[in-house]
Amino acid sequence: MSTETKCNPDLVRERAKCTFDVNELINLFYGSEKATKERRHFEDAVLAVKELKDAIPEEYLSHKERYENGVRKATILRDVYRDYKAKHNRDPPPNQITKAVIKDISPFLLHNGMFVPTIAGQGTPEQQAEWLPKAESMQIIGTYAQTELGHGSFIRGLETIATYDPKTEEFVLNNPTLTSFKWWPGGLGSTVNHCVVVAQLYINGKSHGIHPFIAQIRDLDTHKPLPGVKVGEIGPKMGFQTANNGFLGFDNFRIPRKNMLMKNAQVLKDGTFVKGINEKLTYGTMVMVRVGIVGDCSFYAALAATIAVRYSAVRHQSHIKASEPEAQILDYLTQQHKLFIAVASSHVYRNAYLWMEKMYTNVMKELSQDKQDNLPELHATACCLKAVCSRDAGSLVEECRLACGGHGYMASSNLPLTYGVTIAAVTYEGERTVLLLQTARYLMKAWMAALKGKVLSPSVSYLLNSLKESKKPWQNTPEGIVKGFQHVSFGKVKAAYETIQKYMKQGKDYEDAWNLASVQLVKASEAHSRAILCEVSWEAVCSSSASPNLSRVLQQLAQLYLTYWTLETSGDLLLYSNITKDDLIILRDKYEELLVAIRPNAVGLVDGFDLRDEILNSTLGSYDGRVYERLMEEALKSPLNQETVNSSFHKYLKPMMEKAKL
Ligand SMILES: CCCCCCCCCCCCC/C=C/C(=O)SCCNC(=O)CCNC(=O)[C@H](O)C(C)(C)COP(=O)(O)OP(=O)(O)OC[C@H]1O[C@@H](n2cnc3c(N)ncnc32)[C@H](O)[C@@H]1OP(=O)(O)O
Ligand SMILES: Cc1cc2nc3c(=O)[nH]c(=O)nc-3n(C[C@H](O)[C@H](O)[C@H](O)COP(=O)(O)OP(=O)(O)OC[C@H]3O[C@@H](n4cnc5c(N)ncnc54)[C@H](O)[C@@H]3O)c2cc1C
Repeated sequence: MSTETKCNPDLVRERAKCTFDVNELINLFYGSEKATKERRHFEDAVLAVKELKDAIPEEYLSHKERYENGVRKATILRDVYRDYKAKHNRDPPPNQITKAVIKDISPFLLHNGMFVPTIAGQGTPEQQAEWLPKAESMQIIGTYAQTELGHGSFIRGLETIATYDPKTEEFVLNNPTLTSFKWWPGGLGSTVNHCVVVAQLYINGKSHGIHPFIAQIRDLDTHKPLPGVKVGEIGPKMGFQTANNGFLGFDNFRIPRKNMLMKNAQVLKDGTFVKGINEKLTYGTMVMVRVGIVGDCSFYAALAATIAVRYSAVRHQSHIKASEPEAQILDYLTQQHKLFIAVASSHVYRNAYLWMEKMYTNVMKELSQDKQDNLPELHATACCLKAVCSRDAGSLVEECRLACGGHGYMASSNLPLTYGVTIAAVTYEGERTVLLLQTARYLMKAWMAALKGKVLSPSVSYLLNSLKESKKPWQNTPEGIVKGFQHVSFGKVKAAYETIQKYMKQGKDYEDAWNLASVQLVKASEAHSRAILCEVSWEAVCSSSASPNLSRVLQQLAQLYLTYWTLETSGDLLLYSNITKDDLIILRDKYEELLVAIRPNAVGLVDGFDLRDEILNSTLGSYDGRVYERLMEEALKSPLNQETVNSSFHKYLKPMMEKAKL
């Protein structure tokens, strides 16, 4: 980073204070020195493409122009990926450079993120051989069309119908009602020509549940919708403006039998339905993406924290001591309280993602050997971690934005867009409450098994330990806090279970009792997630290969996360663990000490996320800290500043002022 000399002097001083090797942190965060080198090399290659640079900020483009610019850049980016693969004989390393190019969301996100994985995960080897090469090389472009106007969460309630016609060996797709129209799929609006359509299968008038089908919806040459297809874009949203979300309806639209993805269940030529070993395997792509979202949360927390911490080091406002110059706002403990939890959480989500990824890979391997025992644990864990990390990450991004004062409200800070994109993950790929209730089902089963003294899966085995350890005194150590969160989860799971029992004893059936207990059930799932996040992240830090200097700082961050959440949820801990008021006072003091201890390394820590200026895309967060210069430079790009007098003066303002004189 040779720009050091041009840097804002505050940032230069901050970097000089850092007590650890930032490059070591970068290599640890991204896996290895080799991984860092490869990622940077690929990012360089992308950024070297001049055509990928925007002439003016996207905010000044119309909705249509923004989309068209997004498609333009997505196709060029795709070429860079292809060339890299051809040259190196492997995919580019994991990277976030798409953010530097497509500032919002790529219209190809669903193609790469769900269309291709669904063919790979749900297709037979023959189906994979037919579609994967075309999809991976972009001869066809697809999306994942599941959600409808009327149903998103309850997918068994989807209304799109696929009726098998054995005479022609085809499925006939129909959307009989307005509510049955697909609504939301990314890229559907104007980009894709294929999609995976999730529809209710009917054979001889009998329903066989929902299944994925591949449908070509647009002509490959003209891009016109095929006869029987009604397709369009759903309009502007809070974010995702370039994702090109769309709607879709079929009217007696025929697809060949082979277009039902048949790895799990099959329809034979004569219309015989062959059930899969587990109908929930059809939901596999969603599980994969939920795991990926935990990793995305780490990225968005890191991005917002980098912007807000660097800005807070450069920004001076008011005095801590009247006799001293105006303070860097990063020196206010309240500011550290707002920001350091975002830095710490990014590491926590990263470790949780790596842990979940391992669990996912193991279960996929087991499923390939027809072993399903660990699928419920994977589903339950992916659901609650996705739900909790996305909501927390959204709140952290917003807190970082607010921590930048007025400038955080500027689009050029990139914090408003980042919030719009991050918070969407609370809803997509399974709405938060709905997913937490899925985990709660699993927790209730685990609790019943615990009561019977059965062996529990690893992620819930603490329920058994907590049952035995409920009398042990509280320990104010990281390990003690992890145990404390497990006790809270234990207490909430038990309370939710007993509430269901109470309602059932009053004569309610299980479903009504479940609904009446559901606020508690959601809270139990949240507590379970927090216990996992605390345990996994603390273990990761303790077993890391970092040098003593770096290890000390990473432990401080992990302890900050543990202590922050102890204080945030002190009521729960007082209710369900053996923590005392005195312990909480000690932890409150410890929390303040941690903020002070982390303060000198704050800039080093966000440098350690290694997010380039192009990825940050922020006037407030660049490496050199030229905040005020950039704010002005960006403001001057406004089309309103390209003319001295705007025509509205002559059209409206002047006549108004003249009328006022009369
Ligand atoms: C690693 C790299 C990844 C890359 C990641 C980046 C990619 C980026 C892509 C980003 C894409 C963003 C755009 C967004 C796309 C979308 O949003 S696509 C649409 C997503 N939609 C949803 O998520 C819908 C949510 N709803 C559901 O998932 C289900 O309907 C439900 C809530 C789970 C309920 O299903 P239902 O059929 O009603 O089941 P139940 O009766 O409640 O339960 C039955 C039992 O089945 C178990 N189960 C449910 N789901 C699964 C599953 N996926 N796997 C395994 N098991 C499952 C459930 O636990 C029940 O079990 P029992 O308790 O034992 O009965
Ligand atoms: C940016 C974005 C991109 C998307 N991309 C895609 C895509 O590419 N493809 C696709 O198919 N879909 C996509 N979706 C749709 C998304 O998956 C759904 O919006 C999501 O699954 C939530 O479903 P819903 O909208 O039906 O919400 P609803 O289920 O209607 O939720 C509304 C409220 O009802 C509550 N609720 C619903 N059911 C229950 C229950 N059983 N118990 C308690 N409370 C309940 C919820 O908690 C929530 O508070 C996208 C959505 C967004 C926002």
